[in-house]
Amino acid sequence: MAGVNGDGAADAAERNGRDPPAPSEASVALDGVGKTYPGDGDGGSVRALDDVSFSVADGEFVCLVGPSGCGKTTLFRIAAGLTEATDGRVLLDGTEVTGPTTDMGVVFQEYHLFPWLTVAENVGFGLERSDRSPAEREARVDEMLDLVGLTEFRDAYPKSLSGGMKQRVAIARSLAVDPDLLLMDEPFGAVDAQTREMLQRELLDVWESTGKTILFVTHDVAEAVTLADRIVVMAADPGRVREIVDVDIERPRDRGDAAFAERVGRVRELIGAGP
Ligand SMILES: Nc1ncnc2c1ncn2[C@@H]1O[C@H](COP(=O)(O)OP(=O)(O)OP(=O)(O)O)[C@@H](O)[C@H]1O
Repeated sequence: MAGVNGDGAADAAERNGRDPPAPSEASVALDGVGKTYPGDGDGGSVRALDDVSFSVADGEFVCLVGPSGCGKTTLFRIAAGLTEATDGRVLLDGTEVTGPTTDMGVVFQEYHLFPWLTVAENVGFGLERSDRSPAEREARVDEMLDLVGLTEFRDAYPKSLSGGMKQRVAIARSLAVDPDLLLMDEPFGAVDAQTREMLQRELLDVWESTGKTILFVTHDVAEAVTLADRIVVMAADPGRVREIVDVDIERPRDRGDAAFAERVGRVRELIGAGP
């Protein structure tokens, strides 16, 4: 797995005031991941991913972008333990991922909230199976609601919330069990542009205050440049890593800044470069 923990991870750790991680300390590492979907009987199997290797260091924020069909969703599902890789492996804190685990919080574009549960009950759902006492669970739910600014909606039902608020509930729920890693697949894809920018700022606040490791899939290049320490740019046919772009711009980032525009241009160029 040599080289999968490139200099970008070390730079990110330095910016976060930590010592650069050794590769074995990477929070999540994809090591030669490949995926072939079998054909439908008439042959024509699909090589969705080929030899994908990169890692996300402890506390690092990495975005994954690429053209449609390059295997982002497949890679996300493999990292989350929801789909089996054909080749290679995923390591979480050095342990191979063989299925879904509470060590990872997973947030999808669709909020997947339980409509019959209140906001507080949705946030506390994953804690039901933990060994915390009821009082500890309630304190944790309150802490998470405070973190995402939804304290006054604790007794509301999802149907009365806006899309942005629903996604905040989903984020609070995924963080409640205190996972090492947050995996997010187009989490802000279903909200309007203004809400999206607000959620991006809020997510950065949450990331900075919790120190979580985040792997975030997006179609939106400006979103990736706003959020990430590094951007993994994928290519299609077969899905593979084209290049990893360092976003060494201080936060909060200004979209009008020349350095911001330069990174956006660079990533767009890589995405549009064809097979
Ligand atoms: N269950 C499946 N069976 C067969 N082929 C699949 C399956 N899921 C995905 N594929 C194929 O694998 C490739 C990668 O798909 P995937 O959805 O992972 O890409 P993506 O980058 O997330 O796409 P998009 O950005 O359009 O959502 C595509 O060619 C797709 O048709």
